[in-house]
Amino acid sequence: MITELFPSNKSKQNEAPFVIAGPCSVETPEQLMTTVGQLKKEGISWIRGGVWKPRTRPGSFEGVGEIALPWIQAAKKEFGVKFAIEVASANHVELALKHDMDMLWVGARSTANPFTVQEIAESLKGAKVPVLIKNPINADLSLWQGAFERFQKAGITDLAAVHRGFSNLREQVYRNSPMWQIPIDFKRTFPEIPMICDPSHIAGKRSLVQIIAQKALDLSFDGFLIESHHQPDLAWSDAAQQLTPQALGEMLKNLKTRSIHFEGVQMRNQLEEIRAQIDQADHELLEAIHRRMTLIEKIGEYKKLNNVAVLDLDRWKEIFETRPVWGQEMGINEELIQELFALIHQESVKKQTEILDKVD
Ligand SMILES: O=C(O)C(=O)C[C@]1(C(=O)O)C=C[C@@H](O)C=C1
Repeated sequence: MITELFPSNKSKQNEAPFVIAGPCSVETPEQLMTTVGQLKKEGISWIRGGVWKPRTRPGSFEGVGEIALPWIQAAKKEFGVKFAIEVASANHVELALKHDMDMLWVGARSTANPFTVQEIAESLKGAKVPVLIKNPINADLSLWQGAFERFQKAGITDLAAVHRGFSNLREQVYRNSPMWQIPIDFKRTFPEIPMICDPSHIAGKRSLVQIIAQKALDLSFDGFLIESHHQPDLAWSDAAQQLTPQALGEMLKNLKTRSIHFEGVQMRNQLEEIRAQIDQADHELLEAIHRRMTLIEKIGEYKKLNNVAVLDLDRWKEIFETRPVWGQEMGINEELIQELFALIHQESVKKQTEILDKVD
C-alpha cells in the first residue's frame, strides 16, 4: 500500500518525507540513465518521468511515447529504482502495466474530465499499482473528490492525492496558484488519503521550488513529486522549473520537517490551556453573532410593519467601510473582515427577506 511509504504513517516523527523525483519528460535513453543514476546517488529510489505529455496547445513536445517504456525498464534494472508515469487513457494503462510501471498518476487535465477518470479507473480494475491523482487544473474541490470516488467505486483504493496548484489568470508569482485551502479541505474530507505536493508545477521556476516545498511540510503534507533533470536548461519540457539531482539533494537537506503533534507533557498542557481560551473566545464570537441576528430580526419586523425594503445600501456601505478600520486598530487582517461582514450581511438580508415574505 502507498500509505506505507509515508513517514507520517509510521508514527516516527521528523523523518525525511517520501520523494518521487525525475524528469518532466523521458527524452532519450542517455538522459534517463544519467538523471536516474544521479538521483539514486542523492538517495532517491522513486523516479518519475513523463512518457505521454498532455500539452495545453498542439505543436509543443508531447512526449516520446511508448518507446520510452523499455528505456524505463532498463533504468529500473540498472539502478534498482521504482518508476511512476502519467496515464491519460485505457491504452496508456495497458502499456504501463505491460512494462512493469510501479506507480501511475492521473494528471491535472485528466482529473478535470470525469469521462477520462472513469475510463482510467475501469481499465485499472484488478491491477496492483498505487495511483496518484493530481488536482484538476481548475480550482474545483468536488471534481478532485469525485475522481477519488470514481476510483474507489471501481475497487481501486491504493491512492494518494497530488497538489500541483491551480490555473489562475491573475496569478503572477507562481505558475499555478497554490490555493492551500483546497488541499486542506480535501484532507478534511478524505483524511485517510495521503497528500503529496508537486512544488515544481506550483512554482514554475526553480528558485521558488524550496519555498513551496517547505510550506507543504509546514502543512503536514506526506511527500513530494518533484521534477529533476541532469541538464535542466536543455530539458525538452518544463526547463525553468527542473532542478539538477544535486540541487534537489541539497534542497531536501535544507527542508525542515515538523512533528505532527506537540511532544512532552509540559508543551501539551500549555497547548490545552491556550485551546481552552480559544474555545471561550469562539463562544463569545458566536454569542455576539447571535445577539446581532436578534437585532437584525427586530429591524426586519420593523421594516415589514413600515413597508421598507430589506437592502439599505448606504448603511451597508457604512458598515463595510467602518469595520475594517475598527479591525485594523486591533491588528486584524482587512480582507478577513471584509469577507466576514459580506457573509454576515448576506445572512441578514436572507433573514429579513424571510420575515418580509412571511404571510401572517
Ligand atoms: O441597518 C439595517 O437596515 C439593517 O437591516 C441591518 C443590515 C446589517 O446587516 O447590518 C442588514 C441589511 C441592510 O442592507 C443593512 C444593514
